[in-house]
Amino acid sequence: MYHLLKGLHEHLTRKEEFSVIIIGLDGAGKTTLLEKIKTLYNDAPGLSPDKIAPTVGQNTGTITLPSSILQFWDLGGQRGIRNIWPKYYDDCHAVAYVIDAEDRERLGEGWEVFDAVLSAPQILGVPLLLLANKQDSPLSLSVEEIRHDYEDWYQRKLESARRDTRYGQGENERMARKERIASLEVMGVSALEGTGVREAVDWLFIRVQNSRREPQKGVNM
Ligand SMILES: Nc1nc2c(ncn2[C@@H]2O[C@H](COP(=O)(O)OP(=O)(O)OP(=O)(O)O)[C@@H](O)[C@H]2O)c(=O)[nH]1
Ligand SMILES: [Mg+2]
Repeated sequence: MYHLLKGLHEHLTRKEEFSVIIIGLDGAGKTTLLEKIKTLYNDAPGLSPDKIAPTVGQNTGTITLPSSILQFWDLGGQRGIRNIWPKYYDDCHAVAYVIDAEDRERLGEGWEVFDAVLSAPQILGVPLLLLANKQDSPLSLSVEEIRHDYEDWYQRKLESARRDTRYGQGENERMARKERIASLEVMGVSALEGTGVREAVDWLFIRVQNSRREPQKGVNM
């Protein structure tokens, strides 16, 4: 009887673990976001923004929610280290792509990189959240403006692709990408001040539960 009850208790209190990768250009604010998430959800606060240096490699952080554990992987965004991102694609349950909504000069570069993420085959079925960071700055583009900027960028890319026959996309790939863009969730956040961060974590939490990918393992808490 004891073992039966213990087994039932373990089953009922089992928490599933999900991995979320945080990617985007260098300086977008990924580490600041990760540390803010830790501060908001954990007893021990994360690093303060003045202690954060550019990431060479990865940082991780774990938060425990009522029914799940989310493990975040903040991956360095400098050009030379972006090629590590795909190594995390097979095992992640959601992707948060952070864009610096204040840095208009680098939006094009940000979209170029985002576009490669959006069409990476390993994560086509994985929830993808676009975070327009630095909303505390009066210079930042709003969520709507960010969405339009990406759509404009994408249209321009399609037009130049039509002219350049070397660049071609199969019909399936084009449809998959179209669907992904249509269903793309864009949220505004300020990693510095924490605005919108809980909403973003809630979205990720809900979407990983419904994701087609299996959780990593059960952990009894
Ligand atoms: N105003 C404002 N500044 C921010 C915000 N988030 C990050 N920053 C600043 O942007 C700069 C870069 O932040 P990081 O968190 O180091 O950026 P990162 O994306 O981790 O960069 P890499 O590690 O190089 O990939 C720092 O000066 C941050 O203080 C924000 O929400 N608002
Ligand atoms: Mg960083």
